[in-house]
Amino acid sequence: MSTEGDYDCIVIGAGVQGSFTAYQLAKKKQRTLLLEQFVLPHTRGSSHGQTRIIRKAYDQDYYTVMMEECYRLWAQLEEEASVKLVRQTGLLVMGPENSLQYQVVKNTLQKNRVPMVILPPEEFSKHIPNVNLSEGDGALVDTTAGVLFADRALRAVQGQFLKLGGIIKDGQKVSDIKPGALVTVMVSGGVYRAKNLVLTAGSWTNGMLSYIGLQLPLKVLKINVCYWKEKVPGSYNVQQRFPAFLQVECPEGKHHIYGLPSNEYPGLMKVCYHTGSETHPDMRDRQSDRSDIDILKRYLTRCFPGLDPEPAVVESCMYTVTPDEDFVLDCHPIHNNIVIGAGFSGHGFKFGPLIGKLLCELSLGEVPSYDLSPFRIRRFPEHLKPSL
Ligand SMILES: Cc1cc2nc3c(=O)[nH]c(=O)nc-3n(C[C@H](O)[C@H](O)[C@H](O)COP(=O)(O)OP(=O)(O)OC[C@H]3O[C@@H](n4cnc5c(N)ncnc54)[C@H](O)[C@@H]3O)c2cc1C
Ligand SMILES: O=C(O)[C@@H]1CCCCN1
Repeated sequence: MSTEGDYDCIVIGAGVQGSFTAYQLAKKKQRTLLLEQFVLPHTRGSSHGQTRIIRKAYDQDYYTVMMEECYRLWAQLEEEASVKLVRQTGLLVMGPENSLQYQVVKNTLQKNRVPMVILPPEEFSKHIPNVNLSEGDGALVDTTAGVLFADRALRAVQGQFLKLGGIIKDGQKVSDIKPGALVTVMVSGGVYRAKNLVLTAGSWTNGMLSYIGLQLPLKVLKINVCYWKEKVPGSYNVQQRFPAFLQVECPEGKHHIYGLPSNEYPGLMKVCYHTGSETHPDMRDRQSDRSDIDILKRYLTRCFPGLDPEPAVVESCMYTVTPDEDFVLDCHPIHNNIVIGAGFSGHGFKFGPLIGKLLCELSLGEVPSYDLSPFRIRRFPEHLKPSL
């Protein structure tokens, strides 16, 4: 077994969160190694695919407030890497006017003075053709929102990290971690040591945490990423300025339904259900539950009459979900040179640049730029005691 040189920091997992963390560390002159189990780029985790939603429309103020800086950081990366990563399309939010869900999003936007437009039902179809607003639903558009070009963003941030002198080793699966003043990380055929470790292993987080005496209440869900054919090509197209959308409540299912304008596959619009069935991350393709697709078919038949209600393409992705759907951004409760970023619960991509900054701050022992109390590990006390 060879022993390779020491680093200031090792980051495990080159998804969006690990890649931005490594980039921030390299910016702060830390000698940083980014380790990834699969050969890059890959489609086995949570960060692949061409698009994600970026938005300020959130239930909680703290996410809306954090997004302010995220937009700036995305623009900064666009400039540094000379690449377009964000396309402003707006996000149409629909839900029963009197429901808590809809009202909370509306209030958060208003309170935080986020530019938005409320669409009264009688004017809805003038602004949003080809969509049937449900009886009793309210509709608003978060005009700051849009589409993030996800694969391109990952390539850009990894490229900038390499330019700063960072090292990426892909195809290297971490098989053990030994905590200490120097953390030791084992991969097949090698050992790496560093003063600090950041763990951003996505759906594999609990597997990694088992090496260091910790388990978090994380559920791994397989998401069926469905693309639906436009009956008239272009009717829900990004070029026609069709927005992304979020249906916060509807009779077809308990969870949100969301969509992005057709873009990556010409003539196909991405519409998904915000939950899926549990899986082990290595067994994703054996999970074959498609009950979410039935919910989507019924919803689209009713509300998106311009789409063929049979998915033309179904891809897979994974969510790693905490019980409250808030992230985990914290130091290990005993080994404080190990930082954990996990549980992004299907909404973490847009925060990537800021998550990177915050995990870097935690790793360097700096005071984090935001109040991280919603993201602490000790909000799950029952999970801390037995495993430590
Ligand atoms: C269908 C879908 C739609 C989504 N939509 C949105 C959206 O619209 N907007 C939004 O903001 N977010 C969205 N998200 C969420 C967002 O994509 C995720 O929160 C984010 O990608 C999580 O990134 P990550 O880096 O934590 O995980 P990952 O991308 O999975 O990265 C973790 C990495 O760690 C590696 N790893 C694990 N174990 C090891 C090991 N032993 N050794 C070495 N490497 C290892 C993995 O291979 C992987 O590459 C969506 C997610 C999905 C699945
Ligand atoms: O993070 C987002 O913006 C979307 C919203 C709907 C569910 C999936 N994630």
